[in-house]
Amino acid sequence: MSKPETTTLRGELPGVKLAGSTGATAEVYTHGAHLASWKTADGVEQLFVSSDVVFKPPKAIRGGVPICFPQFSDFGPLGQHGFARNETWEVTARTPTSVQMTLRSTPASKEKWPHDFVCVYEVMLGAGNHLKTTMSVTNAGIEPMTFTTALHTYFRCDDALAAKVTGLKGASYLDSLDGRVRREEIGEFVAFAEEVDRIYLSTSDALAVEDVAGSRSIRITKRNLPDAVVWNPWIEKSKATGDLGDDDYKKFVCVEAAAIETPVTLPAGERWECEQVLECVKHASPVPAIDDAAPSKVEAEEAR
Ligand SMILES: O=P(O)(O)OC[C@H]1O[C@@H](O)[C@H](O)[C@@H](O)[C@@H]1O
Repeated sequence: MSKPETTTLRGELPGVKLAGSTGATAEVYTHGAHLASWKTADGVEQLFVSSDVVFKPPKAIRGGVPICFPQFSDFGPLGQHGFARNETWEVTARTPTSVQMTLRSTPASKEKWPHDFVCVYEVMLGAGNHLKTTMSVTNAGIEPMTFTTALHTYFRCDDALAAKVTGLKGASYLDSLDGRVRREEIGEFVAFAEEVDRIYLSTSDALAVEDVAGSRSIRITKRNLPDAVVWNPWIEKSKATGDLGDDDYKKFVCVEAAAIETPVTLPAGERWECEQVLECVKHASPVPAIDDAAPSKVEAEEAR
């Protein structure tokens, strides 16, 4: 069977462009199986890619959906977020509206992480303004394996200072800006008026990014990814991050469906799967106000 074709995306790196009958499109690079663009039928880009993005493998692309595997952040001995986002994946199947990419362990990967694995990632343009991604991990070895993982999604916002992440009320979180101390989310939503870097634990599987300024919501439905990381680098970290524009903190919010608190332990020969479905909902008028009495942070206006 001939290998599915790839094209050069953005004149930079090989990948696959998906196109739905409604006009929706998506682009997935073979580098990192990195989903870096999802445009809904109205042509609106839903994902953020840095204005200073560097397409220079093995460096991970800044934005879109980096795959954190087999380790989230520093929850293990590997480099930050593991190595899946730094490797070239093989296009193993595709249709006009979907692509499957596969990453297999190699002698080089086993130097870093001594396991035989097969990781299969699929991106599917759905009907309407839906996009579904699934990821499976098969333990191809004879010993159990343990990993943490996250779909590190950068959601584009017209104005992150007015954005809200909903669905986390009552969830505990580890505050990565304060020694990962455990706190409880008391707000109806998470707002952004400073750097935010939190690992929410065992959350609802229905979250949303309310891009109030853009009169749109992106609904996130996750499966088998119990946790969710919420991150915005804010001003200083945007300036300090070479492949982020100084003002890029205003243009995205990361909500990362993840399995972190309870690492996945996979017996030999077993297969694990997770899923994330995104749906963009456009509002005729600004997003309905949520009870403003309960923001977990000072009003964004004070940060202007
Ligand atoms: O720069 P990287 O390796 O892509 O990581 C970006 C961010 O990823 C987030 O998931 C982490 O919680 C942050 O602490 C980190 O800064």
